[in-house]
Amino acid sequence: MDILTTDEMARADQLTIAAGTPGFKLMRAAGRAVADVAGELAEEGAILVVAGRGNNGGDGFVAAAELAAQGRDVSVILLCDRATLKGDAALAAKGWKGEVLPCDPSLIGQPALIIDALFGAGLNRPVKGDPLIMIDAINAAGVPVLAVDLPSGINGDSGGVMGGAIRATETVTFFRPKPGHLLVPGRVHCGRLRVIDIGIDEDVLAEIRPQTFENNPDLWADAFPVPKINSHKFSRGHAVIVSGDIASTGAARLSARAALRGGAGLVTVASPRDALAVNAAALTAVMVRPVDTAAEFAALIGGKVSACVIGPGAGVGERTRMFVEAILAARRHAVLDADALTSFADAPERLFDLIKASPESGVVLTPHEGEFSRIFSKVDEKHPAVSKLERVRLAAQESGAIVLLKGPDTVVASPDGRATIAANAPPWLATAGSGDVLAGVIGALLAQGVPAYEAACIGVWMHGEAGSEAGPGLIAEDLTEVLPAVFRRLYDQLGIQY
Ligand SMILES: NC(=O)C1=CN([C@@H]2O[C@H](COP(=O)(O)OP(=O)(O)OC[C@H]3O[C@@H](n4cnc5c(N)ncnc54)[C@H](OP(=O)(O)O)[C@@H]3O)[C@@H](O)[C@H]2O)[C@@H](O)CC1
Ligand SMILES: [K+]
Repeated sequence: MDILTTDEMARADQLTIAAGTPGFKLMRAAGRAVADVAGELAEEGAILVVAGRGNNGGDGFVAAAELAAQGRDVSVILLCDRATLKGDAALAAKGWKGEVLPCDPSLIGQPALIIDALFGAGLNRPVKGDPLIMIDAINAAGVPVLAVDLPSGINGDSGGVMGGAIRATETVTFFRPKPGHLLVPGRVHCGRLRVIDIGIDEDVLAEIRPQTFENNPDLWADAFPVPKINSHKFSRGHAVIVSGDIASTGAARLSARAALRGGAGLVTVASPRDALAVNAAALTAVMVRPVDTAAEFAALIGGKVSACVIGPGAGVGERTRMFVEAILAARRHAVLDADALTSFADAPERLFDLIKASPESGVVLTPHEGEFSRIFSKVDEKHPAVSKLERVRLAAQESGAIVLLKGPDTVVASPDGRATIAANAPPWLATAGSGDVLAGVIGALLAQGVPAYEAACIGVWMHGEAGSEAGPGLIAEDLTEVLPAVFRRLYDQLGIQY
């Protein structure tokens, strides 16, 4: 599904209004939808609406009037003087015939539900003073909270907490999700998210041309590689995974197994001779080749090799740097992870120049936060206050690669501006070796000819699904073993016969 920034959402509103739908009609639809959800969340008992001075508060007034018309016990607290309300919010407040209570936290009490309509998309600075006291008091009340559009205090574009923010049980947003609903901590503050149609025509998207998407199969189903009846192991691609020295071989083996499970026809571990016995003893379907020098490595990948994965356990230093350079010189599809990135921390431009020299190669960088800060320190220096989404977009432009920044809200971005946010990763996916498996799955997809942006997105999604499939207590080894179940569910979802 498309994700709209708050500016893009405002544009969707404007285009809809310009096409003849009054803004107040949208507000009425929004407020009524909020009232419906409130009725579901609290089938009986008192409902308190806490409204701010803008249109978010206007939605709250519409919901209050609607719930009162249904015979519910409703009260309204307003952050400002009623007489100062303007525009649609003033119109909405006129529809509320009851009393308006002042902004006093002691009036919150213990209702069955609080509707948070303090701030939505119009939040433009950190919350302090009375609104912050109110937010803290709502959080402390210990009753379910339904947030209108955004939990108040959450930045709709970054998901960041601006001074303080409501922790909602559920959030109702309109037309399309915003980045702040999926990026943490915003996602955590939202609780369950519902996206509701308020009468905005989907045609506006053709004009807005959103560039951000939730990472799910709708987005990349067409690029998903399905083996044909006449496929053979060579046509499914050959992935090479670089092993570290004898003390750190496990990470590469995890990646290699993931690459095989991920659908690569052949997988070879390029192993230093001192680690050959260890790697060979621990691998069966995955092949092992002795490789010590850059020349040996170049000779190996100069053959029928479609993708390389380097980084997991590879070691930081000259050997890894030279192998990365060999991969890029040979124009192989590549996943550069972990140590492969840190090895260029002192000279990231060198890496980016090599990547940009072969834009058709399809290179995916898969840093975690620490690795990202090391290699993209310039992006962080130049743009200190941007969201995770924008940081990754800038990093993709800077490097010329597909950049994937891991986390509970993994972002994948392309230099052409497209980006996805994933929301399917369970918390127990954050475990040792988990990233090695992700690198291997993406390597398998690249080996099968999937374009790099789609390969990264599919890999992230499958990795998240594997985490849910394995469940709490998972270790990285479990992820590769549940991949067949993830494939089966995806095949079912996409209507692929097997
Ligand atoms: N557009 C449409 O057609 C539709 C919009 N809809 C709804 O409108 C919502 C957006 O409404 P909005 O733009 O009026 O802003 P909103 O979030 O209510 O904020 C209000 C004002 O608060 C202020 N303020 C900001 N930060 C502050 C702070 N930290 N501390 C104190 N004050 C602060 C700031 O005013 P300022 O003080 O800067 O003059 C700001 O303007 C959207 O989320 C959705 O719910 C739906 O009805 C569907 C149709
Ligand atoms: K709100």
